[in-house]
Amino acid sequence: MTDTVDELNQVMAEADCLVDENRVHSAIRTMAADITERLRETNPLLLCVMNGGLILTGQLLPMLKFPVQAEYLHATRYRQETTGGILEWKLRPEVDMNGRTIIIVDDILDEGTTLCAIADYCKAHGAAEVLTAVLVDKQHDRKARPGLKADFTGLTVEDRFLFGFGMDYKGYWRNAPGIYAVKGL
Ligand SMILES: O=P(O)(O)OC[C@H]1O[C@H](OP(=O)(O)OP(=O)(O)O)[C@H](O)[C@@H]1O
Ligand SMILES: Nc1nc2[nH]cnc2c(=O)[nH]1
Repeated sequence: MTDTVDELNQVMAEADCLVDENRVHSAIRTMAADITERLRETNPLLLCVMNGGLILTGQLLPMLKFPVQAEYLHATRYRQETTGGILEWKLRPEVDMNGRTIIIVDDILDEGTTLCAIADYCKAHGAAEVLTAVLVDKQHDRKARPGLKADFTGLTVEDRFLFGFGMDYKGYWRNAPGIYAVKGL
């Protein structure tokens, strides 16, 4: 256990801070204003993608100036790794989506496999409209569909392995108060 904590402290000490806390908060405020303008009349259902979407959802929700129904789901494909595999649904949303406007909230759109699968699930369960919101869009040409973008994006970040603000390193450091890149990754 001490070894684990030492390694995790070392990872943070050596990491590059790509976006500091102030810039992250400012990006979330802008997202909240954009989402409010777009969705305030639609009675949307917000779906937080656990675990990574937890922090963004928690910060975004109090900034949305209209009634929001918030639920969650859990889908994962990276587990403790730095590359993604098959998407595993750990908890599917049970809420009725029929005819609803859905906004899916997650920490990162990397290849986009996760968000596409969740959006497809919502459409297959009767959602009238599915929108997506992510704190970070990672810049590279490996997207699940060419040109794939979220409807609301906080920040665009270089192609490194990231942690902080919901994103984990081996299950830890989701609490890091900024967007960090692991040394060498
Ligand atoms: O765009 P993609 O390449 O599909 O990757 C993005 C997904 O990866 C992370 O989840 P992860 O699988 O690590 O699960 P977690 O949220 O529980 O950490 C992140 O929270 C996104 O949901
Ligand atoms: N923690 C973390 N999870 C991810 N899921 C997809 N890309 C990333 C990333 O860069 N960091």
